[in-house]
Amino acid sequence: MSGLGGVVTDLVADIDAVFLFSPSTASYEAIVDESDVPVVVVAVENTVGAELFIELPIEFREIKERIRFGMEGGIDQEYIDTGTIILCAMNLFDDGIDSVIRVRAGEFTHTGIYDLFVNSRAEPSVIRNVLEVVIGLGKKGQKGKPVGALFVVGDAGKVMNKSRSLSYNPFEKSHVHVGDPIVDVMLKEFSRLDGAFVISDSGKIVSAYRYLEPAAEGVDIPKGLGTRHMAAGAITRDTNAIAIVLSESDGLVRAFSGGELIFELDPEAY
Ligand SMILES: Nc1ncnc2c1ncn2[C@@H]1O[C@H](COP(=O)(O)OP(=O)(O)OP(=O)(O)O)[C@@H](O)[C@H]1O
Ligand SMILES: [Mn+2]
Repeated sequence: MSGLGGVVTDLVADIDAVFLFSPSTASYEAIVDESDVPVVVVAVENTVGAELFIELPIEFREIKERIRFGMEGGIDQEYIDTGTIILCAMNLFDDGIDSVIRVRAGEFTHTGIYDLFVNSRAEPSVIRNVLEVVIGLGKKGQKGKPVGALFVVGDAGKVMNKSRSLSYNPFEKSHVHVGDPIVDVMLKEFSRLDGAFVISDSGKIVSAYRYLEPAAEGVDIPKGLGTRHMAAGAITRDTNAIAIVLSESDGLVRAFSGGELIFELDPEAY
């Protein structure tokens, strides 16, 4: 005996809901049939046909971010409230559920990670597509060299008013959207040059090479980040856009909304 029996019993005692992260059909069905509390599935796709479902925009590798997204989504969709005690179950290694985490929804700091995707001006799929491009850029860099990039997504009219052009806009008369494979290549190419990309609510690429000039008052971004991140944070406070930044110096991807850093992730983990 490991002596952990009591710990495991305490983990599962008096829970109000179960959150299953990307479960297989077999494990979902086994649990939903037995459970006397609501079972919520959190996954990129609802392949198991769950009644209570929270859509993950990407499989956050950081477990805390994945859980946080689930909690904030659960509260937003009114599956749970801040007092709910949740057993999160997931599969980190081979097949089947191998990890359980007990958490009270209200103990998790609300960061707005769910809001950033679901309640932004831009469509969630547009934000997900931009995030995927930026992660791809972060992984490969530009011809092996690290590259920085700044994407401002949504509320494009206002963003254009708060910025100026640094160079000829290659997207001037085009009607291209993020997510299109050709566009991914173009964006990677143009990201070698300075300034920001501006993307509309529906994913249209409005401009490259924009120098952002938002009011920076009241913007509180972590110390040590430079002007690109400051401009990203500030534009999201001054407009209803969100911003996704790839840092050339530390290689991390960061997302800003409402003037605040909402999450950061390491593209190498994806
Ligand atoms: N206001 C702005 N609008 C658009 N792009 C900007 C703005 N300010 C800086 N940048 C871009 O950010 C680049 C890097 O600047 P800086 O090193 O100060 O930022 P940083 O936050 O430290 O980013 P990194 O982590 O990538 O170095 C600049 O070369 C420029 O292309
Ligand atoms: Mn820098």
